[in-house]
Amino acid sequence: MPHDESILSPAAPYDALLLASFGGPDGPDDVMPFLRNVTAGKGIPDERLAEVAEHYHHFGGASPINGQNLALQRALVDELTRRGIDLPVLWGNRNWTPYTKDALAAAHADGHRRILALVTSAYSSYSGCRQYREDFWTALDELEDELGFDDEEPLRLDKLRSYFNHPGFVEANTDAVAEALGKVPEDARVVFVTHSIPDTMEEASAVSGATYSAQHLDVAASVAAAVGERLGRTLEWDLAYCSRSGPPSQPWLEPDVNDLLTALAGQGVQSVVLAPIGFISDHMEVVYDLDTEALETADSLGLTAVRADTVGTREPFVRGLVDLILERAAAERALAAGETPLPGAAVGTLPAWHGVCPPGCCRRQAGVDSGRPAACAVDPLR
Ligand SMILES: CC1=C(CCC(=O)O)c2cc3nc(cc4[nH]c(cc5[nH]c(cc1n2)c(C)c5CCC(=O)O)c(CCC(=O)O)c4C)C(CCC(=O)O)=C3C
Ligand SMILES: [Fe+2]
Repeated sequence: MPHDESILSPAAPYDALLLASFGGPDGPDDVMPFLRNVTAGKGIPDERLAEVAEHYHHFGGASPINGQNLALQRALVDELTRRGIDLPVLWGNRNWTPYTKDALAAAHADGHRRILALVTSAYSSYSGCRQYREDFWTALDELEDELGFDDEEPLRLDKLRSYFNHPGFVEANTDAVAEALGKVPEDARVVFVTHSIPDTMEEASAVSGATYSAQHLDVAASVAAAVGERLGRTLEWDLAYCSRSGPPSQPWLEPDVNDLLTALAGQGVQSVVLAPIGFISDHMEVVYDLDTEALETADSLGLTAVRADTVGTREPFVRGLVDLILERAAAERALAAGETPLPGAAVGTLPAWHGVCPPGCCRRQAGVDSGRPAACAVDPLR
């Protein structure tokens, strides 16, 4: 009998996974070139850039994000191996080496043709969805020119759905918040934190179903309910934002975490847990904007504050990611067979997110074409 791998692998039709991330500097000399990559054409004021460069230099000029992605890559390989799934895991970034395009070129050279991308942003917005997909498109387009893809078997890239409401992500955050609450007095308030985005980007994220902030509120409610059940009490919580950039004239999502801490202290709150549900690892936004700035703010207000872990390589998170890979693979096989895929796993009030982006999904600004096609979409031009 002929050996047919597509029947044997639960990850089929995929033959490789691409861990797609933001990237960060590896040393002081990388900081400014990295920041120029990130902010090209974004209208970020020079003063803000200089300030952010200082955050990196405060930590020796290297971002922790690259080491964290390597750890996640290893954890994914371990979990796949444990389950007997043969799926190589590649790693590529948008803004620093190793770049996505180089990872895809290496995958192509190794004979991979159907790649599934796992983006290190859990939520859906321009920053966490379309911006990655635009860069995927550019990388694939350049590679096609350079390598001349075989028309019979072009390199095809799909993107795993936004996984903010996947049970594994919620469970890992629940564990982390419950652990952090064990370190502070019983009446501590939970402040969930995520990256701020411009109001215009928030509005544009609505096209995908629920806005970026609504996605976070749903996760926060799920986590607070699960932790409350575990500890046998009702939690009081808020959602706050960090890492605002852009000109002061441009409105971004609020309240800023520092302002919220000030307000809470004014209301007599004495202790808080900062729960960074918007980030999957302890990268610069977490170690600087939360551990350095926000914890200092709390200290100056006399608040007892503890920062909960990000999901990192926690077992429920990594297990959930592998479940998601298999869910998507099964859905692709069903579609190819003319069948209807099973609905994806999700907790909270929102449905499982789409795996293929609908027209208009996650634009920087609603109704405004960025002028760049985006991969992993129903229509790359919309
Ligand atoms: C929603 C969101 C996430 C969370 C989802 C996710 O995790 O992906 C995120 C993650 C990250 N953001 C990061 C770094 C930066 N983000 C910047 C700028 C911006 N981020 C934005 C949004 C987001 N960003 C936006 C709307 C801008 C303004 C420019 C624009 O409109 O696009 C700038 C420019 C300087 C500044 O203005 O701060 C830097 C240096 C790093 C790497 C950290 C490290 O090195 O450890 C990570 C993981
Ligand atoms: Fe999208």
